[in-house]
Amino acid sequence: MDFSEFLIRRKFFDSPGKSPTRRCISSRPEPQMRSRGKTPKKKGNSTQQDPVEVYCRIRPAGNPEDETCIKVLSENTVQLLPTDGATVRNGQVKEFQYKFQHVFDEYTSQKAIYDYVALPMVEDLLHGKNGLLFTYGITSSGKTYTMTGTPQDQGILPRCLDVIFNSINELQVKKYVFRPDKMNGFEVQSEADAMIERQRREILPGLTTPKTPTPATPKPPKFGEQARLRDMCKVDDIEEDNNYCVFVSYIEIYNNYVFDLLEELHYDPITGYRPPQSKILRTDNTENMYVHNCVEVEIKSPEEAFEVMYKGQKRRKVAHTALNAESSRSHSVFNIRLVQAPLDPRGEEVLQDPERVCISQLSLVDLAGSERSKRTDNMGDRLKEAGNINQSLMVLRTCMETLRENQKNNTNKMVPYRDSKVTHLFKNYFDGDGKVRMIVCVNPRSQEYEETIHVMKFAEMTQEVMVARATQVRFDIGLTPGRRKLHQQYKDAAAANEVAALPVVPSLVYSLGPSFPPMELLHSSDDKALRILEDFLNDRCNRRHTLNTDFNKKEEEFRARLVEMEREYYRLTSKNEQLMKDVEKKEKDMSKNENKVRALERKHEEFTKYIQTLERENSIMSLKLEDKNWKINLEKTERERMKHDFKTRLEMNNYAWEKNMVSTCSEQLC
Ligand SMILES: Nc1ncnc2c1ncn2[C@@H]1O[C@H](COP(=O)(O)OP(=O)(O)OP(=O)(O)O)[C@@H](O)[C@H]1O
Repeated sequence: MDFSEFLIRRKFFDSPGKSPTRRCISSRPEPQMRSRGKTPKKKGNSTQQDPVEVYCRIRPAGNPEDETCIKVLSENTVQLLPTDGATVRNGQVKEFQYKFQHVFDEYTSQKAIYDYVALPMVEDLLHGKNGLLFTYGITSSGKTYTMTGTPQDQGILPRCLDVIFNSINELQVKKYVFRPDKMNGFEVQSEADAMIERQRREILPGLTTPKTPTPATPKPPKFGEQARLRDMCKVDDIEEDNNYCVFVSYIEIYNNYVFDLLEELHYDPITGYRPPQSKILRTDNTENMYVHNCVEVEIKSPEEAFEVMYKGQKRRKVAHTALNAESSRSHSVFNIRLVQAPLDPRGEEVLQDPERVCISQLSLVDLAGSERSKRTDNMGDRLKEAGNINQSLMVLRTCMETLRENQKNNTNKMVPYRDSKVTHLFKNYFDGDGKVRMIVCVNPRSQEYEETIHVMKFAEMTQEVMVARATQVRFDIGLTPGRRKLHQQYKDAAAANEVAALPVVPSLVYSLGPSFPPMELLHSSDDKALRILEDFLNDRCNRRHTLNTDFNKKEEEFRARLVEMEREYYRLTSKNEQLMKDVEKKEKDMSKNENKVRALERKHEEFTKYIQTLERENSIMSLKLEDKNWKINLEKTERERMKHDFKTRLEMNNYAWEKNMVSTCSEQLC
């Protein structure tokens, strides 16, 4: 490519809002007669299928002088070819071509990748559909760069957060209206209850949960605090009569254990921070997999989200390796869950109907890179990590291959999702519905040629796996459309006193009437003045009596209500106590069961290891047996050969002896 072509490409991809074919604003979806509560994603819901979409991104070579092994042939084809010194087999140069949904060359900007690959998934999320986007490739191929980027050149994750908040900004519900129910679902509570919870958690001192004490080391600048270039894009066809709320969670899968990156770590003044406990995967009541007891943070702005993301990133396991100064040693999963529910008929508050709550999820996964130990020279922990990374990526491959085989041949082979935590967690995306997209990151260095071939083969094969298309969610539930706007107009008009016909509630004015009339008593027979005074005082007495009666009536009513409320309060308190006891008991049971599950998992692991050892021993014994059989056969053949040899010799001896005898006899006869 010459310099002018390079400039044209840069201009095209770097200009904000421009991408190869996508616009920032999404188109309105076809409405359907369906509403949805939680995330029931079963294949039966949807009949149409789409393939897993795979995109290829080539990172710039670390050193412009380096030889490269990849060439972009068209916007969806790349060629992989070895350079001098690379493997040539049977005298033939191994070069391959691979086709993808789109190929992004080394000049493509982060914005272009986001617009092309991730923006449609954000649109889906806002329309109530699920999505899984993951980056895949060898170590140091640019997966983390593509997913996270830098504050000045943000990757997919921060851009997704920016666009989500740009889109739902004024339609967000107040904090704690939606609450995670700890079983992968959400509860909805009234704004009054949410306000009480806000006060309890944020305002009343001492009631907030104790935070992990921060270490004395100075904090590095947060992702959100640096000069961040915000993505200004917005999805503008979202349902305005819904209220929205965003929850995020951040986990990592390290050595096939799931850890919560947002969990508060307990601090012991003597021993320091307690190491985090691994989490278990569970199935919710709609058969969806989730990480049990994982912290889900409700966020109201991208800045809050970045703080959470940054907190998680600090805890991610990264290490210096021969191929990457900051190599991810774990698979990380950033989950964005959008909870939305329609407004009530007055357009004022969220409808208190859990059946109308719609939860959609976008999982952004940065997989750890595959690496060959002989190239990285890893030792100790790094080697063990690399082994686990390669093992889990292998399971991912096997799952994709089995899925493709099942779909192609209409067979029902078991897909080994459970063999690795990554595949187990994302089982629903492949068995259920939603969009699945993968970005294959490629390092163009010629030394990576051999490993890149495996990555490309897997990526090309993955495109043949089909995933059920998510059905459109219908949010129109028969209430007046545009009620949010109508309510706002009403409120504005009431504030400006422009609504003449606003209903006025008549109320008794508590006043004893006008003040004393002006009069002068000149002498004791001034009857006129005395009559006026008498009338005035009678009027006051009457008024006082009416007000007293009204006050007493109201007081009685108030007392009755107060008594009723107190009774209700005591009833609720005792019910609450009972519920708390139940919850405590259930929590105890749950933790007991969790311990049991952990113990069983440990046992399972031990058994697996034992079986592996037995299998190894078995294979060694088989080899020994084969060896012995071979030796026995050899001895048998040797024995046969000797037998045959002896027989021949005997025959020859007999023959010689006979001949000898005949000649001796004939000599004697003569
Ligand atoms: N498109 C790109 N433009 C500029 N720099 C890039 C690009 N892609 C990757 N890099 C740089 O390459 C280096 C390695 O990238 P990164 O850490 O993202 O690799 P990775 O695939 O996540 O590796 P690992 O699997 O070991 O974690 C980083 O310094 C990153 O800044």
